[in-house]
Formats: sequence, structure tokens, C-alpha cells
Amino acid sequence: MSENPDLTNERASGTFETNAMAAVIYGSEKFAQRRREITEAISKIPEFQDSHPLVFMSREEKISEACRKLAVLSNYWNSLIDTSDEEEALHLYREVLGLEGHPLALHETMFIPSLIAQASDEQQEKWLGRAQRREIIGCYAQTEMGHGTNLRALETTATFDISTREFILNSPTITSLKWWPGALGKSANWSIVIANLIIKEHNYGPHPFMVQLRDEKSHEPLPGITVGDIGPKMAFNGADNGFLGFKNYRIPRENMLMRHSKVTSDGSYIKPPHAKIGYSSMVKVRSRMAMDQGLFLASALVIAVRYSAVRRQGYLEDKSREVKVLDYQTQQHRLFPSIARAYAFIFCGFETIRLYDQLLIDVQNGNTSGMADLHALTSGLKSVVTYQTGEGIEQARMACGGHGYSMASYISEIYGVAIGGCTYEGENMVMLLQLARYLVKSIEMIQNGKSRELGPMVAYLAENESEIDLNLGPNEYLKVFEYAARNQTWRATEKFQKLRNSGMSNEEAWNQASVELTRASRLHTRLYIMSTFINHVGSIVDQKVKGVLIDLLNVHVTYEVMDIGIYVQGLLSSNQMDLIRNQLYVSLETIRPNAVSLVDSFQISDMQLRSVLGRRDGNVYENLFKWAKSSPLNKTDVLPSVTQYLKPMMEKSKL
Ligand SMILES: CCCCCCCCCCCCCCCCCCCCC/C=C/C(=O)SCCNC(=O)CCNC(=O)[C@H](O)C(C)(C)COP(=O)(O)OP(=O)(O)OC[C@H]1O[C@@H](n2cnc3c(N)ncnc32)[C@H](O)[C@@H]1OP(=O)(O)O
Ligand SMILES: Cc1cc2nc3c(=O)[nH]c(=O)nc-3n(C[C@H](O)[C@H](O)[C@H](O)COP(=O)(O)OP(=O)(O)OC[C@H]3O[C@@H](n4cnc5c(N)ncnc54)[C@H](O)[C@@H]3O)c2cc1C
Repeated sequence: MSENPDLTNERASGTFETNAMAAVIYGSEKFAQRRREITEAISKIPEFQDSHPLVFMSREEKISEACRKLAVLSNYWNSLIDTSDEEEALHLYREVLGLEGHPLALHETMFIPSLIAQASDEQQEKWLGRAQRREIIGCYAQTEMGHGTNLRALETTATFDISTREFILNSPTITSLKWWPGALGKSANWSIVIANLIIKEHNYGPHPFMVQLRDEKSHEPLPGITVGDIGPKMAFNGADNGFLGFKNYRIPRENMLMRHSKVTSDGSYIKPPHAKIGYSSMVKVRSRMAMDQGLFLASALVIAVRYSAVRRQGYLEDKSREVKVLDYQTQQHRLFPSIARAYAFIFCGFETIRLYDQLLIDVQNGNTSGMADLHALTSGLKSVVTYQTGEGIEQARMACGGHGYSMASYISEIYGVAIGGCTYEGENMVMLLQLARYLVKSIEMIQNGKSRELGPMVAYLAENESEIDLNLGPNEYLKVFEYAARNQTWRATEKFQKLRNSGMSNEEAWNQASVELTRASRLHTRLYIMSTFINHVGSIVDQKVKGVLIDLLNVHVTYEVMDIGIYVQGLLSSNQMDLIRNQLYVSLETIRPNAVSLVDSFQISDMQLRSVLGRRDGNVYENLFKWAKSSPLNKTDVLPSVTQYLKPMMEKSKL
């Protein structure tokens, strides 16, 4: 069937090449091209297609379907991608497995990265190759039923037995059961387990251990291990998140990951070079989350924008034909600022991935000085992008009206997966408060006359801006954001200090200032996102692409400043706010002809999108009908439930 002419016209009105834009989104022409080649190659392999729509499958069927595809994938890895390239591998996973989770997700995202960052050279020699060849499947078991956030309160113990040179693992209470780890329930046979290291009755706190859970031949749990699936979740139902308990389960001393902390055979403990070095796997995932969430948001927007260009409802001036709903200003206001955010998140993602890779090298060379900065940055960023992505996806769903609520749109699945990110890798409020600690320390440095020692990301806290000329473009908007973030950070810090100075304990003063502190963290992070967006656009060479991204940046800066209006009341007059509001409306109109091309540029395939509404060809209605007809409920005209219950009820009512 040919393309819906409404989408053809939209594509014709675009002022730039989508391939050129994809090269900017994905960091290079080479990688954008590789993505297209991988997608093309996969589309020719029938075994990678869903056996039937995932949304009609039970959880067991989803997991089985994911495993089937993983097994097929293992025959194609080397021919489809450069296996040393993480981005190519992730693209392949996204295309084939989609976003509902699968039994190798944690193996790739946390198990292998933990071995790389935490295992000694000898340990890597023993396990890393096996893991990379997928001879074993691993997971990352840290969270317990009773504690996820407060790692210092984890209860699982690993007690060193000097006589046998083994660790004895125990789960002393119900709440100490590991709870949540992906792939633990049914798939993984090994795990990195975070447990309290105990030597001669002294607790050295949580440390990582390499633990075999299941027999490598029979896949049965080993004696001393209780393991299973935690049941269905809001989303991620292609993954078997699990529980795990230990009863006097022994592992050799060599199974504690000993790149940084060490226990010698006589039971001596050697401290790591930085107390939080064991948290690196979390920082790794957090550093990728801006990119991943940007792509979740992008997926929902591809669906909503394409659909809005084929959905016609109501009239503007021309009463002879209904308009595309994308022409309504309210629809544009709902969707276009999110397009800008998706671009901005992806650009930030590249930056934080690069920073993590550099930090990993530095730490391996004994330099841990960058850890605090990256922890603070990624803590704030994961919190802001997950929250705003959730907001943006939900708006995209509503922008699709009734059909958005159908699973045919697939938006609810994207939403469920994306907002998991508000919780995993550190609950958002908690992570905002981690960043706040860093911001408060920065203010204290200024108060102590050490402004010159501030890092570049917080140097603005020591500046002073009281007047803004808003005709000068994005950099002036950045100044507005700096003003808001600086003011809020000072106000929150002063509130905390005042409470503390009044005699309150440090902890209670912190608690009572914490809402204000989280607000400071959000503003600081949004400032970082905006400045990364501005810098990125400044570096683009292709003039057509750059022109459209400047238009998109204008949507971003005006929308973001309007959104934080309450924090800039002391800086901007109501006339200036009106001016910004009008600039936003103008920028929505400016971006309108490029809206479809901007979302096409994400180059997310139909196979990955799984959305009837978001199809590239725009043939929504005929496929919606086809999709509904494929519902298992439509296999027969009369359901047994009707014969068994409703018919007798109706007959009885007739009497
Ligand atoms: C063929 C090849 C294939 C290749 C494939 C490629 C794959 C590559 C991988 C890519 C990854 C992709 C990602 C995709 C994701 C999609 C799937 C995701 C599935 C979901 C998985 C989820 C997993 C989990 O959730 S795991 C569990 C996570 N748990 C948490 O995050 C717990 C949160 N809590 C904490 O982190 C801590 O407890 C904390 C930080 C809140 C408090 O810790 P504390 O010890 O109590 O410390 P505190 O007293 O508060 O602070 C003291 C001091 O320490 C500083 N600090 C804390 N943390 C760090 C750190 N990490 N680094 C540096 N410093 C740190 C803190 O700032 C304090 O400092 P001061 O203020 O100076 O005292
Ligand atoms: C989809 C998914 C996948 C996951 N995968 C894994 C995995 O593979 N491995 C693994 O180990 N874990 C995994 N987890 C667990 C996850 O990391 C934790 O659920 C997460 O870190 C939050 O911890 P919690 O559940 O203890 O929340 P809680 O800390 O109990 O949060 C409850 C509330 O308390 C608040 N709160 C808690 N502490 C503070 C504080 N100090 N200050 C202010 N407010 C506070 C929070 O903000 C929140 O509002 C996964 C979770 C999900 C949802």
C-alpha cells in the first residue's frame, strides 16, 4: 500500500535531509549509517519478527518470545554488528527485542560492566570472556525487599571464614531477600550480589561478590539458594525480575570482586581508593539514562506527530476539509517542546556517556577525583530526564485522543517502561538530594571565599545577574536559567543553614529544607540540559540542519523559561514574560513544517515502534481495523463466558 498523502506532503515540506539530521542525533554520519544498515539487515530475517503482536501475549509468552529471539540473535551477532561497539549492540537489541525487557538486559547493562569495573585482572580472565560469549547469564542483585535506597542498611551478609577461606552468604530476615533484580527470577545462572562484608565480626559495609546461583547444566538452583520470579509489573514484563535468598551458601574468597577492595587469605581487609567506588555500575547506567530516556520520548513523539499529521478533526478557516490535528496550536504546544527535549536529552546522553568512559579509565589508573562530579551530574540528570520523559510521553498519548489509549498506539507500554526509570538506579527524590549535597557544598565554598575552586558546572553560583536583555537569543535565556538556579540554590542552602544554626540537628534541618533543595537540583540540571543543547547546536556544520535546530532551540528556551516563571519573577517583568510567551508561539509555527521530518530523523523503525498509529506509511485506519480483528477475543463470535454466564443471566431476567 502506498504512503498516506498527508505524510508525503509533510515530508515534502521539510527543509533538511533527515539522514543529515540523524547524523547529528547519533553523533556521526558513520554510526547513523550503521544503524540504518543494521535495521535493513534485520528486516530481512523473518525469525526476528514478532510471532504475533506482543500486546496480545501473556507474560510467559513474552518471556519465551524474548528468549527465542535471543537464541536467534546469537547466530547473527558477528555478522550484524561490530561486537566491540556498545552503541551498535544496543541498537541491535532495541530493534530485535524492543523495550519490554528481556533476560539478557541486566547481563549487558550491569553484570558485564560490573566485572569490567570491579573485577581484578585475574577475575576478568576467569569470568569476563565467559560472560561476553554468553556461556553464562548474569544479573545484578543489590536491592532487597526492605531496602533499595539506603544501601548501608542492606541485610545480606558475606561472612569470611578464615579456616576455609570462604565467604558464607546469608539472608537473615524476610526483608533481606534480594528483590527486583532483572533476569534473576528464571534466567540468570550467575549474579553480582551486593552483601555486607563481615570479617571477625566487623562489618565493612556492602561489597560486590560473584555468585553462582544455578547449576550450569540443569539450571536448577544450587543448594542453599532460594530463587524465583517476583510477578507481573507495570511494564518490563518480558523480563523476569526476581527474588533471592541465601542459607549458609559458601563461595571461595576469590569470588569477592577485588579490583579495588580486597580481603587477603589471612582475613586482612584492604580499603578501596574511594569509599563509593563499589557504586560504579549504578553510575554507568545513570550516565546512559539521558540517552535511553531521550529515545523513549522520541519513540512516543514519532507516533504522536505522525498520527497528528494524518488525523483530521474539526475546521479552521477552510470549511471544505477538516484540518490535521497537528495544525492546532494546542497540539503543537503539547508536542513540540517535547521534541526539543528529546533532542536535548540525547545530546546530554552523549556527553555523560563520554564522561563515564573517561572516568572509568581515570579510576583504573588510580585517579578517583572525578567521581563526585559525575555522581552529582548523573544523579540530577537521571531524575529530571525520567520525570520529563514521563510527562512528555503521557502528553503524546493524550494528543492521540481515544486511539492513544488503545494498546494499538503502544504509547502506554513506552510510558510504563520509561517511568520505571524514575525509580530504578536510585529513586528520583533521593538522587535529587544527592545532587543537592553537592550544590550546598559549592555554596559553602563561596561563603568561605573559595569561589575560584568551583568546577565549571557550578561557577555560575558565584556570579550575579540582575538585568537581562531578551533580544539576544538562547544565551540570554541561559542567563535567565542561571539566575533561577542560583537564586533557588542560595535560598535552599540558606534555609538549611538557618535551621541548623537554630539548634536543629543536621539531619532534621536537611529534611525540613529538602523540598527546596530538590527544586534547586532540578533547576541546576535543567540549566545543564539547556547549555548542552546550545553548545551542541553551535557545533553543527550542515547549515540546513543547524537552521532547524536553532528553531527547535528557540522552542526549547522559550518553553523552559515560561515553565519556570515563578522562579524568575524578580528578574523578568510581566512585559518580558509576555514577550517570551509570544516568541514561543511564533517558534511553534516556525517548527510546524519540519515537525514530521524532525521525528522521522530519529529513524526508529516500525519494527521497533510496534505502533499502528505511528506507522511510517501513515496508513493508520485500515491497519487499526486489521489489528483489532487479530485480537484473541475475535477468534470466535460467541465467547464461552457469554454462553456460561451472560446468557443464563439474561434468560433468568426474562422470567
Ligand atoms: C555484544 C556486546 C553487547 C554490548 C551491550 C552494551 C550494553 C552496555 C550497557 C549500557 C547500559 C544501558 C542502560 C539501559 C537501561 C535500560 C535497562 C535498565 C533496567 C533497570 C536496571 C535497574 C537496576 C537497578 O536499579 S540496580 C539498583 C540501583 N540502586 C540504587 O541506585 C540505590 C540508590 N542509592 C544509592 O545510590 C546510595 O545509597 C546513595 C547514593 C543514595 C547514598 O549512599 P550512601 O552510601 O548512604 O552515601 P551518603 O552518605 O548519602 O553519601 C556519602 C558521600 O558519598 C557520595 N557518593 C554517593 N554515591 C556516590 C558515587 N556513586 N560516586 C561518588 N560519590 C558518591 C555522596 O555524594 C556523599 O558525598 P559527600 O556529600 O561529599 O559526603
Ligand atoms: C523496573 C525495575 C528494575 C529494577 N532492577 C533492579 C536490578 O536489576 N537490580 C537491583 O538490585 N534493583 C533493581 N531495582 C530496584 C530499584 O533499584 C529500587 O527499587 C530503587 O533503587 C528504589 O529503592 P526502593 O525500592 O527501596 O524505594 P524506597 O527508598 O523505599 O522509596 C519509597 C519512597 O521513599 C522515599 N525516600 C527513601 N529514602 C529517602 C531519603 N533518604 N530522603 C527522602 N526520601 C526518601 C523515596 O523518595 C520514595 O518516595 C529495579 C526496580 C525497578 C522498578
